Amino acid sequence: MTSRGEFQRLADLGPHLAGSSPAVPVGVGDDAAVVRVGAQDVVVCVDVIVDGVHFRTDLSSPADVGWKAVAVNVSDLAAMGAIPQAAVVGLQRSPELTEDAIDQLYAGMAEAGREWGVAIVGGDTVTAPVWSVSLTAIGRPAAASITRGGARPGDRLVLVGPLGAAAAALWADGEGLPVPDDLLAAHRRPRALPSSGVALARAGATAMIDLSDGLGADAGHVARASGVDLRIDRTAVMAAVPSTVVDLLPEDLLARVALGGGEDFALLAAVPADRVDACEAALTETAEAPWRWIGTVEPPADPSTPAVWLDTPAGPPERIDAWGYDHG
Ligand SMILES: Nc1ncnc2c1ncn2[C@@H]1O[C@H](COP(=O)(O)OP(=O)(O)OP(=O)(O)O)[C@@H](O)[C@H]1O
Ligand SMILES: Cc1ncc(C[n+]2csc(CCOP(=O)(O)O)c2C)c(N)n1
Ligand SMILES: [Mg+2]
Repeated sequence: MTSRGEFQRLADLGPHLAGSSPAVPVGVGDDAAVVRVGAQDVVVCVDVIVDGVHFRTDLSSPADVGWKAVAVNVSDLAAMGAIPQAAVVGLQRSPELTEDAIDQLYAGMAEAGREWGVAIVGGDTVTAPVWSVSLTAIGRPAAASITRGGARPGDRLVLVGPLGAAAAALWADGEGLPVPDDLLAAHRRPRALPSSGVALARAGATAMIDLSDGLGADAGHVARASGVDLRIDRTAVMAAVPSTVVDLLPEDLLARVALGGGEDFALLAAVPADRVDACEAALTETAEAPWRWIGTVEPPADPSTPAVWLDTPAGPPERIDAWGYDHG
């Protein structure tokens, strides 16, 4: 069976889905949708995590899976500049999932919920051949909701959070190497950055995305939604890769894994020149994760194909908007 790929499929499904309108300030196509409920905007997103696709039971405990289900959704809310609030859980229960494992799964969700202010307010349980958890989260905008489409030429690009740790853990495991603890922790219990997302929204960032597929591919979503090219400085961005990852990976794989492996749950935002000082001050005060300026927004070299370029100290820039995970 041939597959269109997840991004083409979504484009094809467009006619069946809601775009933006007064009742839906942000429709399909962003990290979360924004829906007007009475006089209030509500931000909503869902993520499904599946045994064998997003986690393996030999690497993650049920509590880790519960934590991750919350973290990946909080990360999408963060990317909109929204404050997380509550979630409902879809539990697809397979025969391997014992009662004790279900207790642990919910303990992990509750732990992450306490960390980021997400109340688990309900859900649904069904039987399934493979176990998975789907979490639908809602939040409220802290300021104007930040979409992927607001980047403009002249903006600077800020990256909040480290890159490559979760992907390096899976790479090491696949190679049969011992997986360093900090990398395993990044895979098992990713850290979402909601305070940073809110800080950037309040300080005037104009576009934002969380990095779930990989910096290259996710920056590509911003480039296409905004109709711009993004230019990323290799030296600046590689400073966001922890030394454990740099020490572990062969040099020829390092950039590809760190910038295209995915599941970083870092934030990438575009900031207009006159908001740079405010964003720096807000991120410094929030102190949730290290941050750095990694590039700039430019007019598209080819307006029909907005692109992401990695500038290297020697040699021509490399196009990296295909560097990322695709479910096919
Ligand atoms: N099966 C689907 N039906 C309708 N809309 C979908 C479906 N899958 C994805 N979307 C929408 O497509 C957009 C991109 O989805 P995607 O899952 O790639 O989001 P993301 O934030 O880039 O990644 P992640 O899943 O890691 O959060 C979102 O607006 C999402 O709501
Ligand atoms: C067992 C196992 N194999 C591979 C991976 C890597 N992985 C799975 S989904 C994904 C992208 C984000 O997913 P989504 O787009 O669904 O949010 C990545 C990088 C993993 N975590 N566990
Ligand atoms: Mg996202």
